[in-house]
Amino acid sequence: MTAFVDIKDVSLTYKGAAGGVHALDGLDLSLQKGEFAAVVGPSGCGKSSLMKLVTGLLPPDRGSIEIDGTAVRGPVKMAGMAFQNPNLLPWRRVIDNVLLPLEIVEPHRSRFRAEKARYREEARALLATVGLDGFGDRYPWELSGGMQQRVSLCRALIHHPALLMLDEPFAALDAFTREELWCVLRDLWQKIGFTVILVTHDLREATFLADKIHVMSARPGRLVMTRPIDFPRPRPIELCFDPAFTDIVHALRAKIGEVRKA
Ligand SMILES: Nc1ncnc2c1ncn2[C@@H]1O[C@H](COP(=O)(O)OP(=O)(O)OP(=O)(O)O)[C@@H](O)[C@H]1O
Repeated sequence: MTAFVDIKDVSLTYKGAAGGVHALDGLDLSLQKGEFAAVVGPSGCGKSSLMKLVTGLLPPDRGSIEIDGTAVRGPVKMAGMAFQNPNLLPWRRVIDNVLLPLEIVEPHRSRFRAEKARYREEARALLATVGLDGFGDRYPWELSGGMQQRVSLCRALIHHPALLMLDEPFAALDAFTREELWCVLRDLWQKIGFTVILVTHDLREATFLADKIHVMSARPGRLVMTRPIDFPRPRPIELCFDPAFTDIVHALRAKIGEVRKA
């Protein structure tokens, strides 16, 4: 089967006055359409750099990245993104934050004015899906951190991206809110069926959500292990207390400890 995301032999060095930083070295990674992949590894191993390459924000020095058979050569329109900081615009209401990509990304951009009512309806429906029914007219600063991150997920998904790129989206949340948001993401993914690359330091998060966990080496980052996660879906949050789940988390932790020292 051909891969939906195909990353082959990718290397990246940041050039700077004080010398280069070799961030990635010969990294290979591929995902099938609809797959949920998590990328974990020691701090500074190049996970965020990988996200920038896949979304076309940076070109690699070597290697190739293809999404749905097309080489990435600039910012990728079919990707939605969310980060640790929800980055909502404080002067825009929640619904207008969610609608932002539609004002920028074609073909929505040219239709936006004429079809605004339909788009607003879609945004309200998406907000309801993540438990924010009735919050569309609030401002971001009226919402908790977890609610803001729900809005950020809606903004990432409003233009129906085939690929969702998440860079530690729940890292700043408390443990309970984080688990709630895992379930929100689980349900959105199951309902809509996009492909996901999730960068995270949280090995429980990766094990709960992903179909496959990719472990990167210390910098310069390359792939050192891929661990398929076969727990049946839909996965209940209680799975996190299952000994088989904990064994996987421990094995991942041991592997990362090993590559940090190598
Ligand atoms: N714009 C940049 N210019 C120079 N060096 C950079 C730049 N961005 C990242 N780096 C360096 O590249 C390496 C990889 O960084 P990156 O942010 O991709 O790692 P990471 O795995 O996401 O880190 P963390 O887990 O701590 O978030 C680090 O050594 C970092 O200092």
